[in-house]
Amino acid sequence: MTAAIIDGKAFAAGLRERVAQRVTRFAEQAGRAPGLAVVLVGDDPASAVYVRSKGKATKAAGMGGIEHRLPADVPQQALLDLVDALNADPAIDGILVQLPLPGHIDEQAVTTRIDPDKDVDGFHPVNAGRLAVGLPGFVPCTPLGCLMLLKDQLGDLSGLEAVVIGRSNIVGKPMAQLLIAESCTVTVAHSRTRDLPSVVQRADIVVAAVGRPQMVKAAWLKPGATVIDVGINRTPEGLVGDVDFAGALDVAGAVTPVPGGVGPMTIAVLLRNTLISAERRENIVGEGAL
Ligand SMILES: NC(=O)C1=CN([C@@H]2O[C@H](COP(=O)(O)OP(=O)(O)OC[C@H]3O[C@@H](n4cnc5c(N)ncnc54)[C@H](OP(=O)(O)O)[C@@H]3O)[C@@H](O)[C@H]2O)C=CC1
Ligand SMILES: Nc1nc(=O)c2c([nH]1)NC[C@@H]1CN(c3ccc(C(=O)N[C@@H](CCC(=O)O)C(=O)O)cc3)C=[N+]21
Repeated sequence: MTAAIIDGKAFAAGLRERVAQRVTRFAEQAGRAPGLAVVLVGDDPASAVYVRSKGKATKAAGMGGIEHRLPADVPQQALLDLVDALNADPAIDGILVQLPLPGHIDEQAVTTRIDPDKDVDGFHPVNAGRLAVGLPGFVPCTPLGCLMLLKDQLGDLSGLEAVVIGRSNIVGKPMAQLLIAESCTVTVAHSRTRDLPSVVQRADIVVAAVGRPQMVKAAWLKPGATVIDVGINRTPEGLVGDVDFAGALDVAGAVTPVPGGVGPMTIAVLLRNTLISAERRENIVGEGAL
């Protein structure tokens, strides 16, 4: 079998286009563009790359992007003060503080300081709670992007066996919540899971969000499974995911590549969340599907 390659880059481009159209309508009605503030602490090169591509995509979608760069040794209080100022700024609809933060800063304290209604990352406990109980709120961009690709590929997901590998607050846990809401039978695996290969074997849907290059082997997969690779691993051979992509092509039904799979979706969903935040804050009913 040769698996379909899920083109996340193309899907993301379409989503960004739909967002841009609604941004135009928003700006006409509100008299301003949606505004996204991105805060980068320190000079981690990978983070700088993401922040730059977020900035480019924000402007291409017709939104206002404001970037705040703080030195790696910035006191936590100064970062909290900046978040307070952004919370109070009416021109800002979305706030993203790039993670990870330097070790002396408490990430929970920072994400909890962001106004939940500007929390376009969906990391605030209020938004995690809303997702868990099925209330509207912001859903983390990466898992929501994964779900969009899955639904585009498979249609109705109800009754499917889904295995999420990884239980982080930003990917694994919200991914599991979204799949539960789609009526999948969900298993969450992690570093203490016994016999991961046999857990993965039963999955119709595998989402790998671990951060270990090519750890998911083709032999673990159920033939025909849909495989979503969230991993971003920089190796001497280049950027690779958490899945043995070449091997998976022979067994899976469909698989996302790295790069060009989930990564571009994360940025497109960030723009979508920012637009929705702006529409909510201005009481504007968006027209046109996203
Ligand atoms: N494409 C994109 O847009 C994004 C990509 N990423 C990438 O996704 C990956 C995961 O990110 P994130 O969730 O933040 O990572 P974390 O490091 O926060 O979480 C990793 C998870 O993997 C689990 N794990 C570690 N080793 C194993 C193992 N041997 N077997 C099974 N599970 C294991 C951990 O288990 P335990 O809890 O027991 O420690 C943990 O739950 C990274 O490569 C990251 O770069 C992240 C965000 C966005
Ligand atoms: N507050 C916060 N929100 C985040 O959403 C967030 C974060 N912090 N910290 C880091 C992770 C990681 N992340 C990615 C975004 C885009 C790509 C992406 O576009 N990847 C391209 C490749 C780009 C490259 O070459 O590195 C691709 O997969 O095709 C990857 C990873 C967002 N994250």
